[in-house]
Amino acid sequence: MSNTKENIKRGSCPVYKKCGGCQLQNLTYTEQLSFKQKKVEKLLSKFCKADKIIGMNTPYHYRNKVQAAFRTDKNGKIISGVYQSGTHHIVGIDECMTEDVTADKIIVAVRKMLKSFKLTTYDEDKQRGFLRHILVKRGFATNEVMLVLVTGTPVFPSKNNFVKAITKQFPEIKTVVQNINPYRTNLVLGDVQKVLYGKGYIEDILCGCKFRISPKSFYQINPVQTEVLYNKAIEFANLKGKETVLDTYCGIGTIGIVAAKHGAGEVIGVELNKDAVKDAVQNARANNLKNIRFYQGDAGEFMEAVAEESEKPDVVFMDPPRAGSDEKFLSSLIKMSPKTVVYISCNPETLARDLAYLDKNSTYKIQKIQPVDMFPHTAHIETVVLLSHKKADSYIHIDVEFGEGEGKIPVDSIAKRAEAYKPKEKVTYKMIKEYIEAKYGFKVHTAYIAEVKRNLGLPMYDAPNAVEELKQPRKHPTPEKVEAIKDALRYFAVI
Ligand SMILES: C[S@@+](CC[C@H](N)C(=O)[O-])C[C@H]1O[C@@H](n2cnc3c(N)ncnc32)[C@H](O)[C@@H]1O
Repeated sequence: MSNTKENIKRGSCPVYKKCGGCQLQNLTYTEQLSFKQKKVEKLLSKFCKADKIIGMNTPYHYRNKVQAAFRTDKNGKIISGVYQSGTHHIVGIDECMTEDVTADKIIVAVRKMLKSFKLTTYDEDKQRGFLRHILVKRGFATNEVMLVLVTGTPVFPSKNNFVKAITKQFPEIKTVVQNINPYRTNLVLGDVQKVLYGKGYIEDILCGCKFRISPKSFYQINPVQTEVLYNKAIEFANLKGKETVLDTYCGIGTIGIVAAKHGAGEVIGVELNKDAVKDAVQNARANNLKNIRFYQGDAGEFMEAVAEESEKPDVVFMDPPRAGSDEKFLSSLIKMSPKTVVYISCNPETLARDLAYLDKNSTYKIQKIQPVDMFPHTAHIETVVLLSHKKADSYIHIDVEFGEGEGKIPVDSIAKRAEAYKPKEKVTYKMIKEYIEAKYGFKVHTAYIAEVKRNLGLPMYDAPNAVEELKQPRKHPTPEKVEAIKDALRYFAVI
């Protein structure tokens, strides 16, 4: 254990108790890690022994996304900081040991600028005023900063001068966005936003891949530990090349893109948030990946539809939000039965619930559990779990003599019976593609197969917001490809 980890003085933050964000600050970092290890063991050791939690060498200022709420006190002083947990009372904070230092400085600078620009803070009770929150995101690898000003009203007096002043002071700010949130809500961001400066997004690099980050899309908040986490997830997936991989709850496509770089044959991502899906599409392009597609929608519904299609991916990554997954997702996962499932979780309680479901209802066995400390000083715990199918516990040995005569089984009748009992093969997109490539020497895209199946009126899942519809006009298969696909469907007795 390094000295740095030991050097944290218990409760050394002056607002530790009021803020409530760092629930474990009364413990040294070593004690925090041991607390988290024990919690994971308590919840998950019934499935498999957990490996030792991977902590940070320097567990400070790791947060690349920082939010601050604003208000004016009764003396007219402007305060910025965080909501005291469970209340709407703001605890004033200028710097925080978990937050990025530049982000904290930008928030203080904006607060100081407000009066000279005659800008007010938003009053939630009266629903009047201007600035509600600030959101700052920084790409640690690129040093690109995004500043989002969340305002109660769309009118932003002297906005050009304001933007000029803040970007002069912090040249690393590459984009400034105004997000308008006039609602009585606990959500920080509203629906409408305007780009005031730059492109409206920043870029960062993780595991050697480039990622675009928008104001609303999810991006892991501790990039140092995210690399550790993703490397573990990829190690668990044990990709040998050519596998079909599903990246579910994919955010901006990070895990799928890293998997594609590690040789996955085809990657399909699904995510609910529209902005994140748009980012994911751009991210695949920016990393020159052609074998990756994204769908926007509910992961459970997507899985159900894919399972109905008898598709069988080799690996499924699942990284749901804190609430965990749902029965629709898990039962479809069992139905499609991929060889490997890698479950990444930010909540060991819902993880335990979902693993119990899989343990009870499937042949999956939890093979590895690896906690990673993504959120030092807080009680949050990230865990990555490897599941694969159980091996048979025991075998029955039977001696059978084949041939003619008493007590022997005629070979012909066995072959006939075996044929009758042979389960009908599930026809997957992969099989159709392989058949066409072997016979015709060209490849066909999954979307083309889907289109031909749809035109033939075959039951199938057609994602309503497929990525193709988001950015580019959908291309159609040539007549030659249509015929090849129909031939394959006939060959596999689908039509
Ligand atoms: C913990 S994040 C993981 C994102 C990504 N895998 C990563 O590492 O950055 C969970 C993601 O699930 C998305 N999400 C939440 N509910 C969903 C649902 N029902 N179906 C699909 N995605 C969902 C969120 O928008 C978020 O991007």
